[in-house]
Amino acid sequence: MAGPETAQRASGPPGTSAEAVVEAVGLGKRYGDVTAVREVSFTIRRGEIFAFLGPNGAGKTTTVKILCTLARPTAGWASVAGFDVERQPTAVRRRIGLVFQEQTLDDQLTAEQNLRFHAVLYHVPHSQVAKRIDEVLRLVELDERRHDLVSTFSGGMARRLEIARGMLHTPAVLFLDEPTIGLDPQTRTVMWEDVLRLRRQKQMTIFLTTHYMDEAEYADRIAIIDHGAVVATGTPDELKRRVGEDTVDLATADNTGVTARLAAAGYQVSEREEAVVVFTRDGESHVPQLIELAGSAVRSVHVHRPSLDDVFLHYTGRQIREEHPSHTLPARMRAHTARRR
Ligand SMILES: Nc1ncnc2c1ncn2[C@@H]1O[C@H](COP(=O)(O)OP(=O)(O)OP(=O)(O)O)[C@@H](O)[C@H]1O
Repeated sequence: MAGPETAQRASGPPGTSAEAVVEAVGLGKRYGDVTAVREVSFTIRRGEIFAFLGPNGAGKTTTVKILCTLARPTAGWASVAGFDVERQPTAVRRRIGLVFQEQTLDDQLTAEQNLRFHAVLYHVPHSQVAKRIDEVLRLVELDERRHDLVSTFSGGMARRLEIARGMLHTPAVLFLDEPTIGLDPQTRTVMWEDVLRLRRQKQMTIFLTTHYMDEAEYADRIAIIDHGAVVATGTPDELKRRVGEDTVDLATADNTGVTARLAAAGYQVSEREEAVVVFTRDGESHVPQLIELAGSAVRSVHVHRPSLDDVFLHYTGRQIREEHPSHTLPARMRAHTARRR
């Protein structure tokens, strides 16, 4: 039998983006009569931001707890960084960082003292502690507050310090369970800037749970979880493409003529008061051809893709409870999302 520090199973060629850092196969958890997680399977590759998107009670936290060895599965199997979560929990714990919904910092200690305490718990080599603390505090832009008591921090600063702490021992995977719950939109933006910086600079693998659609948009891939089951997995764009067509709105000087020309070319098209609306898959790729067919009269073009709300509705038959509808998302955050796709 493999020793506790011997990876039992690795998949994908090491050192490539295809390397699986987290694997779950038929994972399940029952609490008495309640099935919190039912036969969930997924793979997370190195460097990915992977989001579990689902409403309260869907089974997100339970899945994270199993992967972090804080709860035992009642069915299936999972590995983190190549180690079996049930048989090699100590090896798994050494390789993960965790940020839970509840704050777990000692607010009577300074930021730096909290980090030093964590460094001892996680056996960060003494010679590296100061360097690592400097680095993670810079990553979350709290280096100037390092000597302040955590009790003087805002909720957002404390959450960011928790992320820094989760990173301190250079984990293979950082788990963020509803990381922005209770934070105001501006603070959520700043926290997301931290997370994206982490990914960019450290190629960190991040497992995120959320019930916010706008937050899930940041993920490379999303698994939609409902009543304990994963009902769909894919990139945000893939999921949107699966549920329906894009619409391309063309505002032109001659909507009637353009509608006729596009229909003759085989497009499904509808003339509205202000624009000609074309229904098509992968709308962006059709724009050059649509403009060419329309002639010189095009004034503006807008491509609309189904939203993650549409995706969630499609797969679950209902809407996720939204505390932060995407129209309240700060402009800076929306711009960032747009740039990534
Ligand atoms: N220790 C427990 N004992 C009994 N039932 C539990 C326990 N933990 C979770 N559950 C139940 O399992 C289901 C999934 O809960 P879980 O906390 O994983 O959901 P979630 O998607 O993370 O939602 P939330 O964000 O509200 O925590 C819920 O029905 C919950 O009541």
